[in-house]
Formats: sequence, structure tokens, C-alpha cells
Amino acid sequence: MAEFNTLDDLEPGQRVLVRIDLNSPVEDGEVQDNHRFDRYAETVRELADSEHRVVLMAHQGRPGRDTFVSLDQHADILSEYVGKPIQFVADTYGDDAIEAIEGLSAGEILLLENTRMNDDELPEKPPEEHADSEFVETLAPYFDAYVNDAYSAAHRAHASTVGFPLVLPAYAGRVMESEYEYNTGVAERARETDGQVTMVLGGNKSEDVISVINNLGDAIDTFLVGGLPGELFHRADGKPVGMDVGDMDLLDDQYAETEDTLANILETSRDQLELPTDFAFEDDSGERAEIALDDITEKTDPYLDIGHDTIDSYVPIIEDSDAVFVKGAVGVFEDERFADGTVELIEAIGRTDCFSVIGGGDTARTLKMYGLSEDDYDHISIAGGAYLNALTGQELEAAEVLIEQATQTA
Ligand SMILES: Nc1ncnc2c1ncn2[C@@H]1O[C@H](COP(=O)(O)OP(=O)(O)OP(=O)(O)O)[C@@H](O)[C@H]1O
Ligand SMILES: O=C(O)[C@H](O)COP(=O)(O)O
Repeated sequence: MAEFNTLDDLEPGQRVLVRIDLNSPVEDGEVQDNHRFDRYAETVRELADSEHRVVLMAHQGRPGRDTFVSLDQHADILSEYVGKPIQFVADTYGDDAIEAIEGLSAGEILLLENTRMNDDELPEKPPEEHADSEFVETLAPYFDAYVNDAYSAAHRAHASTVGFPLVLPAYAGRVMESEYEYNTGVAERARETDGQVTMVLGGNKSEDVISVINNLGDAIDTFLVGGLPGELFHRADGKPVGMDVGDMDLLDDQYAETEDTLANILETSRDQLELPTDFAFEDDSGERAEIALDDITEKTDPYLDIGHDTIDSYVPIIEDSDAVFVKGAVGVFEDERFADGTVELIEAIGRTDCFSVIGGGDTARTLKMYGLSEDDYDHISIAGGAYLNALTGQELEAAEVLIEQATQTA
């Protein structure tokens, strides 16, 4: 267990600056509800109930992207989950922000504007340099304490994640605590488990999958591969799948970059990999159809899910497992027609009494979308990049800063 200072160490009734991560999918300018809101609602409610003046910082998207929007919608969605009003100010640390912060009473909550709309936030810099920024120097004096609950942004050394903990007493929020403990512990848990340890690997980034296999290959017995990496491994093995057709332009570029590594993994670790034996695609009438790998002579349609033969062969492996970890969806679960693979594998994990961690950020949405009960799993991660970093043993700088500060004040 990491040696953080936590909310249990925070005296009630303080002025608290809290970094959370509400970064969400945005469709046609509309922020999509997701697990991050209900998770953070618990931290925010706990802080407000302890009579703190709660000021929230969060980011949305990156400058230049369509998802780089104001946090005004986030305030409304979060407020619904918290069950209390959340004020919003369209300013990050200027006069309007300060005025709103000073106007707060005990137990009230304020969300500041998208912290990436402030130029001091984004450069990746050492904590000491961020602590010297105008942003941190201006805002910090209005607070007694800083809480970092943004585990999913903890791999970013930004002002709001690593600057404030150097100048204010720093605490880990509830999300940070549990995400750090479970995700960082995956490798250890996998190595300690005596029985079968399985990992479901999917998604749309073969580099992620490669780095997980390279880092956890000694700890995981079987990787159940789906998503685009499932096709790419077959292509590296000379099968007629794994290339772009139609509008898709993801696979060929990824293959060019990872071809040698995929072939190398096939050569060294083939017996640890289960690859799809059939795929689902959209037929001419817009329905889900399936085709066996052995029947494919030339790929003519994008494959959007693993097929049912593959699901039927993966499920018993999950049922025989003592620990199962998930990184990435095995199909385009956002479309109900192509959610079978992801949902049926996650359901199978929920039915067994194995130890289970489900991630990353996109995949965790499956549970909410398809009404699966969170209680059936040991941990559901709401992190994407940070989850991958944790699985592959890379440092999460913002979490390390919190631990260092806790050690210094112990
Ligand atoms: N066969 C496929 N074709 C296209 N996209 C796919 C396919 N299978 C899975 N995906 C997509 O992969 C995405 C999830 O992949 P990703 O690697 O991003 O996983 P994640 O770890 O859950 O999320 P993130 O890292 O983005 O937080 C989903 O949006 C899903 O639609
Ligand atoms: O959604 C995430 O993974 C985090 O909010 C980090 O976002 P970023 O990749 O834009 O830094």
C-alpha cells in the first residue's frame, strides 16, 4: 500500500484545492456521461460533507482538438451525481476565479474552468518549475490543502498535478488511493497467484498490447487477444487479415510500425497467446455477421468484434482462471451489434470468483453501458494511459510526488 497522506489525515473545515479528472468523450460538442463522474462524486461529496470549501480543477481534451471544451457541462453532470449544487467559473486563476473562491462558504463546491486553458498548465516540467509558475503562485495562497484524485492524469507532470503538492500540504483522494493500489499491484498480484492468470488484451493500439506483453509476459499465463491487435498478430503470421479496408486507416500504419515486434512475440511467446478464430462484421443489410478466419481468402470488410467461436473458446479459459485482468475492449463495444465479445468476456469474469481488474478508460465504460454490476469485480479502473503505465511498470510522476511529500512530512 502506497504511503500517501489521505483524506483520513485531513482536518475538517479547510479550504481545499482538488485535482480530479473529468476528461470525457465529447460528441457534437456534448460531454458524454461516464464512470469518472460517479467515481469523483464520492470524493467531492465526502469533502463537502466534511465542511471543506471545495475548489475543483480538471481538464478536458487538449488544445486544438474537438474535445477541448469548457467544463460548464461537467459541472452540471457532476452536480447530479454529488446531489449538491456545483458552481462553475469560466476562469482558471484570474480575478473571476479568485472572487468565486473567496465567496465560497463551508461545504460549498466550485469547479474552475478547463485547467488546460491556462498556458502554465501543460508543459511537461519538473515539479519545482511548475511550483514557480504564476498559476501555482497565484492560486495556492487561497488554500490550506491540495488533494490529488486525478490518478488517470498522474502520468502527466503538469502544474495542477505536480506543482501544487510542493507548496501546499498534499493528500491523495479516494480514487487516487484505490487506483494506485490495484493497478500498480497487478504485476505483483499476477506473479503471486498460484493458479491460471489471464489477461484480455484488446483496443485499437497495438503498441499498448506489445508493451503489456513485453512487461507482463513472465507473470501472465495466457493473453486472450482481440480488437485490432488480434488481427495484426494474424497478419504478422501471414494470414489475410489485419489490413485496412473501406474507410479504416489504422491498421496498415500500425502494422508498418510494429510488424517486427509482433513477429518476434509470435516466435517467442506463441503458446501464451490465444488469437481470434473468427470475426464479426457489418453485412449488406447492416446486421452483425461472422466469418471464420479459415474461410477468409481476402479481407473485404472491417472486422469490428471477435466472433462467437472465439468467445466460446475464451470463456472457459476465464472460468478456469484465478486472476483475470483486462486492458482494452475486444470489439467496438460502443455499437451494440459489436459489443458481444467485450460484454460476454467481462460477464464471464464477473461470474467467476477470480481476482479481477477491468481497465482502461474506454473499456470501463462497457459496464455502465450494458448494465453490468461493478460489485462483481475487484477493481474497475477509470484510467487509460495511467493504467497502461502502471501495468508496464512506468512511474506515475504525480503519484510519486504525493508519496515523496508524505514521506517528508511523516
Ligand atoms: N476491431 C476493432 N476495430 C476498431 N476499433 C476497435 C476494435 N476493437 C476495439 N476497438 C476500439 O478500441 C477502443 C478501446 O481501445 P483502447 O486501446 O483505447 O482501450 P482502453 O484501454 O479501454 O482505453 P484508453 O486507453 O483510450 O483509455 C474502443 O473504443 C473500441 O471501439
Ligand atoms: O483521459 C485520460 O487518459 C487522461 O485524462 C489524460 O488525458 P491526456 O492523455 O489528454 O493527458
